[in-house]
Amino acid sequence: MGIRPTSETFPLLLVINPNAGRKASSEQLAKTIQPALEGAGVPYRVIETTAKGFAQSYFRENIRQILIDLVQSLAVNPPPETEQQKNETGGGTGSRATTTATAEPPEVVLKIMIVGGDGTVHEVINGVLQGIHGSSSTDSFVNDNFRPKVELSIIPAGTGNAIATSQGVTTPQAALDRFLAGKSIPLRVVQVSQRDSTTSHTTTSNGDSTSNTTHRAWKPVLYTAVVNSFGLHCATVFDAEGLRSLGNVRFKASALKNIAFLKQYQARVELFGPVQKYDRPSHQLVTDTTSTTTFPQEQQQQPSVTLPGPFTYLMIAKQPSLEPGFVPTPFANTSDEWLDILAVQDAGRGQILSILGDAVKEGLHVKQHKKVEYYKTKVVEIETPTQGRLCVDGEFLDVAAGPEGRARFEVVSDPNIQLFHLSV
Ligand SMILES: Nc1ncnc2c1ncn2[C@@H]1O[C@H](COP(=O)(O)OP(=O)(O)OP(=O)(O)O)[C@@H](O)[C@H]1O
Repeated sequence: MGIRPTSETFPLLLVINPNAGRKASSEQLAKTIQPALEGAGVPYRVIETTAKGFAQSYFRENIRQILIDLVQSLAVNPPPETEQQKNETGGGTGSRATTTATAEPPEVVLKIMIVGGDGTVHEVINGVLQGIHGSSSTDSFVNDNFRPKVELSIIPAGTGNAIATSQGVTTPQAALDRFLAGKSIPLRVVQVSQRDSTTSHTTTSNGDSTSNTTHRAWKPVLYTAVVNSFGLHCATVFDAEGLRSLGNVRFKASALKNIAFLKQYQARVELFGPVQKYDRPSHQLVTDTTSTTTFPQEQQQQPSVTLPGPFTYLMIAKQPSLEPGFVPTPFANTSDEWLDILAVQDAGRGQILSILGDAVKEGLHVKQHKKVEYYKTKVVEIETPTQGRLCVDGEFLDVAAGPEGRARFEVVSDPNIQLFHLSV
């Protein structure tokens, strides 16, 4: 199912999750968002989610047709180039195509506005990327001559709203103002992969016997934009799902329970490529001179840094803030190519309470606590000695014990997916 435009401009796709946060998004849509878009002359199409997983399946199944419809509509009604578009690649409020004087392929920009929380954003990102990429490397919809952009505008209507909060957007009106002003920045996402074990048959040199060879290529499982975690944070998010009826206090209730029955979580974490480490005496990130600069990681056999565990708390983040006031990874940047690692190994109850208490005080936990280790790196792998659970943007990934279940995180850097811009 595609989107047939009913006006000359291809519509903004307005995805709304009526179940997000305090369930006020439908009211926000009617009272604030629709009047603002109509006042600004922005055509839009509402897509209301009806269940968990709806937004992801919708975009996975329809994104190709939607982009085809967008390209066709732009061919019929090429939008006039504004002064702003002449001067910059971002900006404007309608989905559009632009061409430069140097016969470059036209720029196709699909705009999606999400009225919901991080879970809804996660679903849209995964649906779009999975739909564009297909199930194999030969099935991709993008190539050097066709590089669509998908620009996300996030109207915070969830509980944590980490992405919007990290950009200083805390109200729907602030998000709308930025959308209408056409401001956007790149939103880099993290690809989470696991080993794909496929067995192939090979014939030996004498030609009369076969043997099985196992190839273990990395296979993308999903994409995340906020945080991946292990240990206390993951257990807290997991238990909070069962407490949704409590509303926003469910995370606090779940955290208190998991701190009261604090566990240490066995795993080995490896950082590959160049690494920066927070240096407490100088209060800054410094390049770890023992880390290798050999990259990409396929050429690097040994990790630059190994954290042996056990872990009390582990975050692999792209956003500094997870909810207003809570800033566990203060140096994380939505738009850079780094992953920020916050690791707390083998800490006691008093230590973790103190660390989390200081995480609401502008990064004081990183500055002060000896148990806090903070890194920026390019690729992270985690392996657990027994079956383990990872939290990936609020979803859960159960991993098998040992190398079979090893998971890998890296920032997507495919030049053919100029996908995410965040109107903030
Ligand atoms: N119509 C629906 N009914 C029930 N659940 C839905 C519906 N639409 C989406 N969902 C699911 O609701 C969950 C919560 O949504 P969302 O993350 O947007 O809000 P939140 O959890 O309140 O906010 P945040 O993630 O920012 O803390 C998501 O996992 C999403 O898949």
